Amino acid sequence: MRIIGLTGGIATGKTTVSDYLAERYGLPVLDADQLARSAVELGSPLLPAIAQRFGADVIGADGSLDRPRLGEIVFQQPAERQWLEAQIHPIVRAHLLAGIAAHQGRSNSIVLAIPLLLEAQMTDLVTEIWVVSCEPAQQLHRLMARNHLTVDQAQARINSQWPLAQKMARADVVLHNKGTLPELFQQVDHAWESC
Ligand SMILES: CC(C)(COP(=O)(O)OP(=O)(O)OC[C@H]1O[C@@H](n2cnc3c(N)ncnc32)[C@H](O)[C@@H]1O)[C@@H](O)C(=O)NCCC(=O)NCCS
Ligand SMILES: Nc1ncnc2c1ncn2[C@@H]1O[C@H](COP(=O)(O)OP(=O)(O)OP(=O)(O)O)[C@@H](O)[C@H]1O
Repeated sequence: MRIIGLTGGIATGKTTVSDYLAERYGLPVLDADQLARSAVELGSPLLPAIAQRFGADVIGADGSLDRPRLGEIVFQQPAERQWLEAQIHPIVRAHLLAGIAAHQGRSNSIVLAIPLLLEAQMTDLVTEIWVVSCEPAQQLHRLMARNHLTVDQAQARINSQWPLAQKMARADVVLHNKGTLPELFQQVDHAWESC
């Protein structure tokens, strides 16, 4: 089975590409961000452990995780981010493995959208690596606009990941998302048809 590991920098366009692959080619997509969110949703056993570690401030009035608040902490404090990753990544990995197994024999190809594919050493799960990149200024502006972050908050998130150049060096396919969406989708078509 062809297992595309779709990664890139934060806000470079991974979801835009995975949505397109799903709609245009009918590919199943497993999204690590969604799995990570499920791991800490209301009622999960991890939530009390997170509250104990970071304080009651990270829990909202309805008892669910205040994600922006926790983000403010962990993207400023690498040791705290590493603690959180150590709790969540094994769960994400187990769900990805189960998802792959569920599609074996039913699909020829599958997309795993994993922002930290390289940082979290999940490349053994995939058969090829696609990296979505864009210009640093575009990445900063897209992230600030989408998440309503200041320059410093957005830059802290970007700095929590490998530099884009380092990711591109490990890629089988690089998708340069610095132009229009049709220009991006043309590159996706080419990558899908030529690999
Ligand atoms: C800190 C949290 C609560 C902030 O939540 P928030 O809703 O603001 O962001 P969201 O989860 O939608 O992530 C948005 C993007 O941030 C980047 N990101 C998320 N976690 C990390 C991290 N640990 N290191 C670097 N970048 C990260 C990714 O590019 C991701 O696509 C959340 O990101 C989290 O729980 N992170 C740890 C789990 C993790 O590593 N997730 C990545 C997928 S495995
Ligand atoms: N070519 C483009 N032109 C204009 N806006 C774009 C383009 N590509 C993506 N965007 C926008 O940039 C933002 C980030 O894109 P997207 O959500 O696909 O990134 P991502 O890599 O999945 O982000 P994250 O790492 O946070 O999950 C979105 O608001 C999206 O609509």
